[in-house]
Amino acid sequence: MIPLYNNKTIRSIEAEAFVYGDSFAVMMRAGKAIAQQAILMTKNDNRAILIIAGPGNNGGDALIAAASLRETGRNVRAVFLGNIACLSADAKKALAHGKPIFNDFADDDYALAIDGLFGIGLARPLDDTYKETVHRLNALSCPVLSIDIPSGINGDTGAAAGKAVYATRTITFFAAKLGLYTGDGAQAAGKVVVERLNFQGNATPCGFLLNDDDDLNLRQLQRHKNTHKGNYGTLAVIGGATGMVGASVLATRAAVRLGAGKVFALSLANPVPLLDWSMPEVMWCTATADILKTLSLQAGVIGVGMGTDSAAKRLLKTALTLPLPLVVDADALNLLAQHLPLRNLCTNRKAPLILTPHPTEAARMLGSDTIAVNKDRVHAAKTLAANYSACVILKGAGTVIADSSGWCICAAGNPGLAQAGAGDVLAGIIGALLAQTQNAEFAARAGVWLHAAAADEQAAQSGTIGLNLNTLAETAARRLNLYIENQVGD
Ligand SMILES: NC(=O)C1=CN([C@@H]2O[C@H](COP(=O)(O)OP(=O)(O)OC[C@H]3O[C@@H](n4cnc5c(N)ncnc54)[C@H](O)[C@@H]3O)[C@@H](O)[C@H]2O)[C@@H](O)CC1
Ligand SMILES: [K+]
Repeated sequence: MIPLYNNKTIRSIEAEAFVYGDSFAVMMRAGKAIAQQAILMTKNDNRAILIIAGPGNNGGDALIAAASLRETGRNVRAVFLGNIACLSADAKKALAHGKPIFNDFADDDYALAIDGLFGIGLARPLDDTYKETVHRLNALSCPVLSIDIPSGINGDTGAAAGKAVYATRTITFFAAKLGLYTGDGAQAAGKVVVERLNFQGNATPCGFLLNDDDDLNLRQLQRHKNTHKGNYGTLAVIGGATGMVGASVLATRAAVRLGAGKVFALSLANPVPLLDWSMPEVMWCTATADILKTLSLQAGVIGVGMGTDSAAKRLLKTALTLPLPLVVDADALNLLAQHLPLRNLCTNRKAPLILTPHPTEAARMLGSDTIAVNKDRVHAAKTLAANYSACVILKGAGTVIADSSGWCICAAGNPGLAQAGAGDVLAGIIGALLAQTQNAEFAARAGVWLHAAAADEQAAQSGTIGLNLNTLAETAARRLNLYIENQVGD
């Protein structure tokens, strides 16, 4: 896992670094590292490199990079957009290094554009002039290298301040900033390169980035010879009302693929489908509170295609009352948002509880709106985790997973998952992992990771548009099996 930092902790690392050396020397190192990255990105392309420097030290880094690139013989167009009188001492020195400097640029044919408008000092939404610059940068046909963080992205939240640069790559200093990995920032940053500038600070990270199979204890899912289906948990997927049976089909199939020992589909449809011919091992029956109480279950998924009528509400109440590890998704989350007594059942229960809202469901549960949730996704997930005493998965670009022990962001995933049904597959995958382990933190993190990494594998083969949800869980299972095989060896 990669430790993530907010602006405050990055500032404390910066302050520590300045104790060991003067701040302009650090800026020089940053500028040289940017120049090296620019050379890597442009290779033998000898067209000019456009460098846009803003009014703070982010701009100072950019101007040092301009000087460095000129030293290597590169043709550079350096543009400063700000008030010289307000520059820091370091940025003023950088300005002297970066000459010749212009105050505008042509929308030309560049090898690369370097974005040094704003870094972590962004303090307010961009005004019209800076917005226009960002718009022109984004319209260029060349790749864009952002310095520290794409201009316009809030380092603490990943939210864009009205408009933001969309970079091909971001070179970020000292440590990984959380705003590069979630919300608008996840898209705007492109590929992130962390440049430590020869300094390892002591600051405590505020969260973590899941970016590797090794970040999860997947090996615990390894199967042993002398076992049977009872060792892998019985899962009930509760939902699938008339017209929305497909949600239960997707979730139950995913749960079988990810190794749940037995899977029931408890459906509110009338009539209940007899069978899923493509996955006949799933047992379909009418969803009633009695059946839910009678089945000997290790985990439940509730809400997929469930609707919010009184029968659905009764089932949710029963499920929350049982000592059953539970994944609460979709309509069940809308019911939680509407009914305080159901929410109280969440906070009073002892069994593991995972909530999987997308931003609009999260907004309903928080009594706010989707824009407010996306303005600070980590905060929204942490607040919900505290309000519901649950492990909360806030879906979207850079899915956030929060519980009482902390939070992490999933680095994998792509917009191919932005389609109806992707959440049902995720709920099924997590349900299967919960049935096998009864560990909410593991099931949430591993489920989100495997689902997103499988989507990336599929997108690498056939692109993001029309990502095939029918094979997503199969891809996730193959990845899991390969990982375990490689870990275990011969
Ligand atoms: N000083 C150094 O040696 C180092 C500086 N670094 C760089 O310094 C950056 C942080 O520098 P700063 O604190 O100067 O911050 P920024 O460079 O992000 O800019 C802050 C300046 O912009 C102004 N500003 C903020 N929001 C604005 C808006 N919406 N419209 C117009 N003006 C706005 C502020 O008043 C301030 O003058 C980092 O992101 C990083 O790039 C790092 O590279 C580490 C080394
Ligand atoms: K920037």
